[in-house]
Amino acid sequence: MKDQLIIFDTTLRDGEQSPGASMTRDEKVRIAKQLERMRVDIIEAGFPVASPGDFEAVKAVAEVIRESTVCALARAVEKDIDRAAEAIKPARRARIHTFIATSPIHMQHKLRMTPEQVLERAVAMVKRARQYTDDVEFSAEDAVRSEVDFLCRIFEAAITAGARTINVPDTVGYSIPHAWGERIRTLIERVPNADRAIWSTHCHNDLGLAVANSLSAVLNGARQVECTVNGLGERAGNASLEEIVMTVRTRQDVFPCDTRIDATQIVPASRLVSGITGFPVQPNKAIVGANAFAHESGIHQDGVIKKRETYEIMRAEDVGWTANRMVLGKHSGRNAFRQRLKELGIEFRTEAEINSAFERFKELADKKHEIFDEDLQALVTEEGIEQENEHFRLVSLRVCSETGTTPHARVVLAVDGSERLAGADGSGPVDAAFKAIDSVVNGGVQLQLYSVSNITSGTDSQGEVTVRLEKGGRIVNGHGADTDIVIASAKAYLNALNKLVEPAARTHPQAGQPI
Ligand SMILES: CC(=O)SCCNC(=O)CCNC(=O)[C@H](O)C(C)(C)COP(=O)(O)OP(=O)(O)OC[C@H]1O[C@@H](n2cnc3c(N)ncnc32)[C@H](O)[C@@H]1OP(=O)(O)O
Ligand SMILES: CC(C)C(=O)C(=O)O
Ligand SMILES: [Mg+2]
Repeated sequence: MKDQLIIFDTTLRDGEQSPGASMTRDEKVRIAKQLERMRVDIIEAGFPVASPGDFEAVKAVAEVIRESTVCALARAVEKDIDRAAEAIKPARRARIHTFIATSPIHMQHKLRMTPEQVLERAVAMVKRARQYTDDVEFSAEDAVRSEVDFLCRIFEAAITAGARTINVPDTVGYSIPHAWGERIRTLIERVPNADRAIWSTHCHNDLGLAVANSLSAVLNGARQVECTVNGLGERAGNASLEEIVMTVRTRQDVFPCDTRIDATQIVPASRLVSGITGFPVQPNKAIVGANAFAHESGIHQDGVIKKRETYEIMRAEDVGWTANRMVLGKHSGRNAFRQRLKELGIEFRTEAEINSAFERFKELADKKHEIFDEDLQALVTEEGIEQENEHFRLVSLRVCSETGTTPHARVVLAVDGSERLAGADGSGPVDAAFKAIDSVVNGGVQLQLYSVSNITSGTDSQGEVTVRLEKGGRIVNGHGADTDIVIASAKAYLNALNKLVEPAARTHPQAGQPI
């Protein structure tokens, strides 16, 4: 019988640390439900001390998740542990994850603590966390640049103090696979009470090696991997959940363990996270990229027609790509709509929400011949966006753009109930539309990123636009989708502006000041 490899998903915590990826409480709950559907073992829902919004989000996740363990992060600080404990109180299975840095550079320059003080603090905080739950995880931040002797001492002490999981992070993505595997093996061999804990790894992708390093750790004794959907996370991201899960599953000849993950939920999870955060998935991304199972060249197509396995090591449907992707159109009814959403793992709380989404679906079906799953995902994300906050709403937009003339936009916005009209010229239709909106909103924002991608193929496809705005150090992402990309752009811009207006609902600590 093979060991279980525990999947610890930190999309809602480390993933949220990507600039612009902050999520609302409801968005976190939607993602958490999808993670549970995917049978993730542990969901790290957030860092409750970071902000009241994140506390509420972790609590809301703890209230609804029944099968997965819900975990909250805490520094090795009393108030962090107490806040984490309070947030996860409603959970059926609750974990506190406490951490402190152990590398000389972090201890000396960041914490300004001696190694002895760090060790003492770690022990005291693990003990404090154990007063709230039996399930306590301890991480040595920047373990990659820590001295092995010190790591052995602090891990032994943390286990004695009650930590059940010992996490070894490559916080800065510095390691390489053989060295990381060796480090895990050395720690497990040298820590005297190592057998009383599950060994875990948490790798960052600064050199593009997060998955390779995590898998090397697994081959050397780690039985928990910390990862995120689409590899989202601080800087270059974390190890990608889908790549870890599918490598271990596909190479059962090599790995002495397997996960409990329902891999058919991987693509829906990827789409949901991408839709909510606005971080598009690159087409050639393993497992979840649009081209991951596409064959273009003749020799490959010929091979696949004769025997699929000639060029495919996994089956697309096993990771959630659906074979029959076009299911709905303008003649479809409410039941088919509801059924397809259910299959995609999208749930509505009330009949009113379904009705409103159905109305939008019909509007879209009038403009667009075929409605694909991706359109439905975008539609539901938009639905959530509109219900969340609508300080500024697009009433109408008219843009004139002609060869040899300066594009001009005329916009009507509803601002807190009353309509405001403005016009502006721009270097292109999108620029003109944003300038017209700016003249109403007067937000003083900096545009940091503007990206358009087509949701499906074809010229009648919806364009999905992501806009990243910065104001006073705060960064937010806005999303919009429409068959007209200028309208999609205006919607995305307004979505971002609305996020800046209504900070309380955001979970990210930087979400504080009004626009
Ligand atoms: C590797 C990781 O991913 S770690 C997680 C990173 N995530 C985040 O930081 C997001 C959430 N963070 C926040 O909201 C804030 O940083 C808070 C609420 C945690 C702390 O805010 P502030 O009290 O204003 O402190 P600030 O962020 O400026 O500095 C961090 C402080 O925590 C200390 N600290 C950092 N890590 C730890 C730790 N693991 N255990 C104990 N203390 C720590 C630092 O030394 C510093 O202490 P100082 O104020 O005495 O100099
Ligand atoms: C909190 C810890 C585990 C972390 O995110 C890191 O070290 O990267
Ligand atoms: Mg991390």
